[in-house]
Amino acid sequence: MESIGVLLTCPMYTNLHEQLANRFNLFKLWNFSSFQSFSQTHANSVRALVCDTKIGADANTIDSLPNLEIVSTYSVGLDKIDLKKCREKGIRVVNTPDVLTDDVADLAIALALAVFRKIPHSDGYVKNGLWKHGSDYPLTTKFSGKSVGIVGLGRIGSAIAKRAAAFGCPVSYHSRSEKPEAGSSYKYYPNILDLAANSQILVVACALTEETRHIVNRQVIDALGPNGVIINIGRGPIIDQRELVSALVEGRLGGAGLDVFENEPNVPEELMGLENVVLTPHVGTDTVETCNDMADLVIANLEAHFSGKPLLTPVL
Ligand SMILES: O=CC(=O)O
Repeated sequence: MESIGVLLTCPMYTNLHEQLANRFNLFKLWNFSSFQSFSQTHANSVRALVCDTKIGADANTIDSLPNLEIVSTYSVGLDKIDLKKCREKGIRVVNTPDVLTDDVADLAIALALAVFRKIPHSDGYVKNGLWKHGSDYPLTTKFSGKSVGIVGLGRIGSAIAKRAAAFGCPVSYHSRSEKPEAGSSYKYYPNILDLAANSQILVVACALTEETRHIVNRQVIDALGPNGVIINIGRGPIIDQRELVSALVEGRLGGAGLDVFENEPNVPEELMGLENVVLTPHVGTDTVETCNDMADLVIANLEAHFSGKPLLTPVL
Protein backbone atom coordinates (compact mmCIF):
# COMPACT_ATOMS: atom_id res chain seq x y z
CA MET A 1 0.00 0.00 0.00
CA GLU A 2 3.09 2.24 0.03
CA SER A 3 2.07 4.03 -3.14
CA ILE A 4 -1.38 5.05 -1.88
CA GLY A 5 -1.44 8.76 -1.07
CA VAL A 6 -2.89 9.65 2.33
CA LEU A 7 -3.32 13.25 3.43
CA LEU A 8 -3.16 14.09 7.15
CA THR A 9 -4.86 17.44 7.77
CA CYS A 10 -3.09 18.47 11.00
CA PRO A 11 -0.77 17.05 13.68
CA MET A 12 -2.54 14.36 15.71
CA TYR A 13 -0.80 11.55 17.59
CA THR A 14 2.75 10.43 16.77
CA ASN A 15 1.80 6.75 16.89
CA LEU A 16 -0.82 7.42 14.19
CA HIS A 17 1.65 9.44 12.08
CA GLU A 18 4.19 6.61 12.30
CA GLN A 19 1.72 3.88 11.45
CA LEU A 20 0.45 5.88 8.46
CA ALA A 21 3.98 6.68 7.24
CA ASN A 22 4.98 2.99 7.51
CA ARG A 23 2.10 1.85 5.32
CA PHE A 24 1.18 4.66 2.94
CA ASN A 25 2.62 7.57 1.00
CA LEU A 26 1.86 10.12 3.72
CA PHE A 27 1.45 13.84 3.08
CA LYS A 28 1.36 16.12 6.10
CA LEU A 29 -0.63 19.18 5.11
CA TRP A 30 1.09 21.44 7.64
CA ASN A 31 4.43 20.91 5.84
CA PHE A 32 3.02 22.92 2.92
CA SER A 33 2.53 26.67 2.95
CA SER A 34 -1.17 26.35 2.07
CA PHE A 35 -3.72 23.83 0.89
CA GLN A 36 -3.42 25.36 -2.61
CA SER A 37 0.33 24.80 -2.74
CA PHE A 38 -0.21 21.19 -1.63
CA SER A 39 -3.00 20.48 -4.08
CA GLN A 40 -1.20 22.02 -7.09
CA THR A 41 1.38 19.23 -6.97
CA HIS A 42 -0.17 16.35 -5.03
CA ALA A 43 -3.98 16.54 -5.29
CA ASN A 44 -4.16 13.65 -7.77
CA SER A 45 -2.17 11.32 -5.51
CA VAL A 46 -4.50 11.52 -2.53
CA ARG A 47 -6.89 8.57 -2.16
CA ALA A 48 -7.51 8.89 1.59
CA LEU A 49 -7.80 11.81 3.96
CA VAL A 50 -7.22 11.48 7.70
CA CYS A 51 -8.68 14.33 9.74
CA ASP A 52 -9.76 15.08 13.29
CA THR A 53 -11.77 17.50 15.42
CA LYS A 54 -9.45 20.42 14.64
CA ILE A 55 -9.22 20.28 10.85
CA GLY A 56 -11.77 18.14 9.08
CA ALA A 57 -12.83 17.73 5.49
CA ASP A 58 -14.87 20.61 4.11
CA ALA A 59 -16.52 20.76 0.69
CA ASN A 60 -13.64 22.69 -0.85
CA THR A 61 -11.01 20.19 0.34
CA ILE A 62 -13.10 17.26 -0.89
CA ASP A 63 -13.69 18.90 -4.27
CA SER A 64 -9.97 19.63 -4.66
CA LEU A 65 -8.97 15.96 -4.33
CA PRO A 66 -10.29 14.26 -7.49
CA ASN A 67 -9.20 10.74 -6.50
CA LEU A 68 -10.36 10.84 -2.89
CA GLU A 69 -12.07 7.56 -1.90
CA ILE A 70 -12.26 7.64 1.87
CA VAL A 71 -12.25 10.11 4.78
CA SER A 72 -11.14 8.59 8.07
CA THR A 73 -11.53 10.80 11.10
CA TYR A 74 -9.45 10.27 14.23
CA SER A 75 -12.55 11.09 16.31
CA VAL A 76 -16.08 9.91 16.89
CA GLY A 77 -17.49 13.36 16.07
CA LEU A 78 -18.32 14.02 12.43
CA ASP A 79 -19.15 17.71 12.63
CA LYS A 80 -15.98 18.78 10.78
CA ILE A 81 -16.76 16.61 7.76
CA ASP A 82 -19.08 17.67 4.95
CA LEU A 83 -21.07 14.44 4.95
CA LYS A 84 -23.47 15.67 2.28
CA LYS A 85 -20.59 16.26 -0.12
CA CYS A 86 -19.08 12.86 0.69
CA ARG A 87 -22.43 11.19 0.07
CA GLU A 88 -22.86 13.01 -3.25
CA LYS A 89 -19.42 11.95 -4.43
CA GLY A 90 -19.60 8.37 -3.14
CA ILE A 91 -16.71 8.95 -0.73
CA ARG A 92 -16.63 6.54 2.21
CA VAL A 93 -16.42 7.96 5.75
CA VAL A 94 -15.22 6.18 8.89
CA ASN A 95 -14.72 7.32 12.49
CA THR A 96 -13.51 5.88 15.81
CA PRO A 97 -16.55 5.09 17.97
CA ASP A 98 -16.70 2.75 21.00
CA VAL A 99 -12.98 2.66 21.82
CA LEU A 100 -13.21 6.16 23.31
CA THR A 101 -16.56 5.89 25.09
CA ASP A 102 -15.21 5.03 28.54
CA ASP A 103 -12.70 7.86 28.60
CA VAL A 104 -15.19 10.53 27.61
CA ALA A 105 -17.75 9.24 30.10
CA ASP A 106 -15.08 9.12 32.82
CA LEU A 107 -14.19 12.74 32.11
CA ALA A 108 -17.82 13.84 32.35
CA ILE A 109 -18.05 12.38 35.85
CA ALA A 110 -14.61 13.73 36.77
CA LEU A 111 -15.68 17.24 35.73
CA ALA A 112 -18.87 16.98 37.75
CA LEU A 113 -16.93 15.84 40.82
CA ALA A 114 -14.33 18.54 40.25
CA VAL A 115 -16.98 21.26 40.06
CA PHE A 116 -19.05 20.12 43.06
CA ARG A 117 -16.09 19.24 45.28
CA LYS A 118 -13.95 22.15 43.99
CA ILE A 119 -11.02 19.80 43.44
CA PRO A 120 -8.83 22.13 41.32
CA HIS A 121 -9.35 24.99 43.77
CA SER A 122 -8.61 22.88 46.83
CA ASP A 123 -5.54 21.44 45.09
CA GLY A 124 -4.28 25.02 44.71
CA TYR A 125 -5.10 25.67 48.37
CA VAL A 126 -2.72 22.88 49.43
CA LYS A 127 -0.01 23.47 46.81
CA ASN A 128 0.10 27.21 47.46
CA GLY A 129 0.70 26.59 51.16
CA LEU A 130 -2.64 28.13 52.25
CA TRP A 131 -3.70 25.08 54.31
CA LYS A 132 -0.82 25.56 56.75
CA HIS A 133 -1.67 29.21 57.29
CA GLY A 134 -5.40 29.40 56.77
CA SER A 135 -8.47 27.98 58.39
CA ASP A 136 -10.25 24.82 57.23
CA TYR A 137 -11.12 24.60 53.54
CA PRO A 138 -14.71 25.84 52.96
CA LEU A 139 -17.50 23.27 52.61
CA THR A 140 -18.31 22.10 49.10
CA THR A 141 -21.40 20.41 47.57
CA LYS A 142 -22.29 16.72 47.40
CA PHE A 143 -22.36 15.06 43.96
CA SER A 144 -23.77 11.61 44.82
CA GLY A 145 -27.53 11.53 44.50
CA LYS A 146 -27.91 14.69 42.40
CA SER A 147 -30.36 14.38 39.52
CA VAL A 148 -28.53 14.12 36.21
CA GLY A 149 -30.09 15.08 32.87
CA ILE A 150 -28.24 13.86 29.82
CA VAL A 151 -28.64 15.52 26.43
CA GLY A 152 -28.07 12.70 23.94
CA LEU A 153 -28.31 9.10 25.11
CA GLY A 154 -26.02 7.59 22.48
CA ARG A 155 -22.96 5.47 23.27
CA ILE A 156 -21.26 8.14 25.37
CA GLY A 157 -24.46 9.43 26.97
CA SER A 158 -25.38 5.87 27.99
CA ALA A 159 -21.93 5.30 29.51
CA ILE A 160 -22.33 8.53 31.50
CA ALA A 161 -25.80 7.41 32.63
CA LYS A 162 -24.38 4.11 33.90
CA ARG A 163 -21.66 5.89 35.86
CA ALA A 164 -24.05 8.51 37.27
CA ALA A 165 -26.46 5.77 38.36
CA ALA A 166 -23.60 4.11 40.25
CA PHE A 167 -23.26 7.37 42.22
CA GLY A 168 -26.92 7.07 43.20
CA CYS A 169 -27.97 9.83 40.78
CA PRO A 170 -31.45 9.58 39.24
CA VAL A 171 -30.87 9.85 35.49
CA SER A 172 -33.11 11.41 32.84
CA TYR A 173 -32.39 12.24 29.23
CA HIS A 174 -33.45 14.15 26.17
CA SER A 175 -32.88 12.97 22.63
CA ARG A 176 -34.71 13.14 19.31
CA SER A 177 -36.67 10.02 20.22
CA GLU A 178 -37.17 7.81 23.25
CA LYS A 179 -34.61 5.00 23.51
CA PRO A 180 -36.35 1.65 24.09
CA GLU A 181 -33.10 0.23 25.52
CA ALA A 182 -33.22 2.83 28.34
CA GLY A 183 -36.36 1.07 29.57
CA SER A 184 -37.71 2.40 32.82
CA SER A 185 -34.24 3.08 34.25
CA TYR A 186 -33.98 6.59 32.80
CA LYS A 187 -36.85 9.04 32.37
CA TYR A 188 -37.26 10.48 28.87
CA TYR A 189 -38.06 14.16 28.28
CA PRO A 190 -39.09 15.02 24.70
CA ASN A 191 -38.33 18.65 25.54
CA ILE A 192 -34.88 19.79 26.71
CA LEU A 193 -36.41 22.61 28.79
CA ASP A 194 -38.32 20.09 30.89
CA LEU A 195 -35.16 18.01 31.27
CA ALA A 196 -33.24 21.05 32.53
CA ALA A 197 -36.06 22.11 34.88
CA ASN A 198 -35.99 18.63 36.46
CA SER A 199 -32.21 18.18 36.71
CA GLN A 200 -29.49 19.48 39.00
CA ILE A 201 -26.77 18.59 36.52
CA LEU A 202 -27.16 18.84 32.75
CA VAL A 203 -24.61 16.81 30.78
CA VAL A 204 -24.19 17.61 27.10
CA ALA A 205 -23.30 14.39 25.27
CA CYS A 206 -24.98 14.66 21.88
CA ALA A 207 -23.42 15.16 18.46
CA LEU A 208 -23.17 18.65 17.00
CA THR A 209 -25.60 18.99 14.10
CA GLU A 210 -27.69 21.85 12.72
CA GLU A 211 -30.48 20.64 15.04
CA THR A 212 -28.37 20.64 18.19
CA ARG A 213 -26.41 23.89 17.62
CA HIS A 214 -27.24 26.17 20.59
CA ILE A 215 -29.86 23.70 21.83
CA VAL A 216 -28.67 24.72 25.30
CA ASN A 217 -29.81 28.35 25.16
CA ARG A 218 -30.65 30.99 27.75
CA GLN A 219 -34.02 29.43 28.56
CA VAL A 220 -32.47 26.02 29.18
CA ILE A 221 -29.74 27.55 31.34
CA ASP A 222 -32.30 29.50 33.35
CA ALA A 223 -34.42 26.36 33.76
CA LEU A 224 -31.40 24.68 35.36
CA GLY A 225 -31.00 27.66 37.63
CA PRO A 226 -28.51 29.09 40.15
CA ASN A 227 -27.80 25.73 41.80
CA GLY A 228 -27.54 23.84 38.52
CA VAL A 229 -24.34 22.69 36.87
CA ILE A 230 -23.64 22.13 33.18
CA ILE A 231 -21.07 19.59 32.01
CA ASN A 232 -20.08 19.66 28.33
CA ILE A 233 -18.01 16.85 26.85
CA GLY A 234 -19.83 17.01 23.47
CA ARG A 235 -19.08 20.07 21.35
CA GLY A 236 -18.84 23.74 22.28
CA PRO A 237 -21.48 25.09 19.87
CA ILE A 238 -24.19 22.86 21.35
CA ILE A 239 -24.32 25.47 24.12
CA ASP A 240 -24.84 29.16 23.40
CA GLN A 241 -21.51 30.10 24.97
CA ARG A 242 -22.27 33.82 25.37
CA GLU A 243 -25.37 32.93 27.37
CA LEU A 244 -23.44 30.34 29.39
CA VAL A 245 -20.74 32.86 30.30
CA SER A 246 -23.19 35.58 31.30
CA ALA A 247 -25.23 33.12 33.39
CA LEU A 248 -22.08 32.02 35.23
CA VAL A 249 -20.83 35.57 35.74
CA GLU A 250 -24.25 36.76 36.96
CA GLY A 251 -24.75 33.74 39.24
CA ARG A 252 -27.83 32.53 37.31
CA LEU A 253 -26.08 29.16 36.88
CA GLY A 254 -24.32 27.34 39.70
CA GLY A 255 -21.26 26.04 37.85
CA ALA A 256 -19.85 24.35 34.78
CA GLY A 257 -17.33 21.69 33.80
CA LEU A 258 -16.30 22.26 30.20
CA ASP A 259 -14.04 20.21 27.95
CA VAL A 260 -15.21 21.84 24.71
CA PHE A 261 -15.77 25.42 23.58
CA GLU A 262 -17.29 27.34 20.70
CA ASN A 263 -14.03 28.64 19.25
CA GLU A 264 -11.26 26.30 20.42
CA PRO A 265 -8.59 26.85 21.58
CA ASN A 266 -9.96 30.25 22.58
CA VAL A 267 -11.79 30.24 25.89
CA PRO A 268 -13.72 33.26 27.22
CA GLU A 269 -11.54 35.26 29.60
CA GLU A 270 -14.49 35.68 32.01
CA LEU A 271 -14.34 31.97 32.88
CA MET A 272 -10.72 32.03 34.01
CA GLY A 273 -11.26 33.39 37.50
CA LEU A 274 -14.41 31.45 38.38
CA GLU A 275 -13.98 28.90 41.19
CA ASN A 276 -17.21 27.10 40.21
CA VAL A 277 -15.97 26.47 36.67
CA VAL A 278 -13.53 23.69 35.72
CA LEU A 279 -11.97 23.78 32.26
CA THR A 280 -10.11 21.11 30.29
CA PRO A 281 -8.65 21.51 26.77
CA HIS A 282 -10.82 19.09 24.71
CA VAL A 283 -9.11 16.01 26.11
CA GLY A 284 -12.06 13.64 26.56
CA THR A 285 -10.41 10.88 24.54
CA ASP A 286 -6.82 11.73 25.31
CA THR A 287 -5.40 8.80 27.22
CA VAL A 288 -2.53 6.75 25.84
CA GLU A 289 -4.70 3.62 25.80
CA THR A 290 -7.58 5.19 23.92
CA CYS A 291 -5.41 7.14 21.48
CA ASN A 292 -3.59 3.90 20.58
CA ASP A 293 -6.94 2.19 20.00
CA MET A 294 -8.19 5.12 17.91
CA ALA A 295 -5.00 5.12 15.82
CA ASP A 296 -5.31 1.36 15.27
CA LEU A 297 -8.91 1.81 14.14
CA VAL A 298 -8.00 4.55 11.66
CA ILE A 299 -5.34 2.24 10.18
CA ALA A 300 -7.54 -0.87 10.20
CA ASN A 301 -10.30 1.00 8.34
CA LEU A 302 -7.88 2.27 5.69
CA GLU A 303 -6.33 -1.18 5.25
CA ALA A 304 -9.78 -2.75 4.95
CA HIS A 305 -10.83 -0.19 2.36
CA PHE A 306 -7.73 -0.58 0.22
CA SER A 307 -7.87 -4.38 0.36
CA GLY A 308 -11.54 -4.46 -0.64
CA LYS A 309 -12.73 -5.70 2.76
CA PRO A 310 -15.72 -4.36 4.75
CA LEU A 311 -15.02 -1.21 6.75
CA LEU A 312 -14.90 -1.69 10.53
CA THR A 313 -16.76 1.45 11.54
CA PRO A 314 -18.52 2.85 8.48
CA VAL A 315 -20.45 6.10 8.66
CA LEU A 316 -20.99 6.27 4.89
O1 LIG B 1 -14.02 15.03 20.47
C1 LIG B 1 -13.60 13.93 20.26
C2 LIG B 1 -14.11 13.04 19.28
O2 LIG B 1 -15.04 13.41 18.54
O3 LIG B 1 -13.58 11.92 19.17
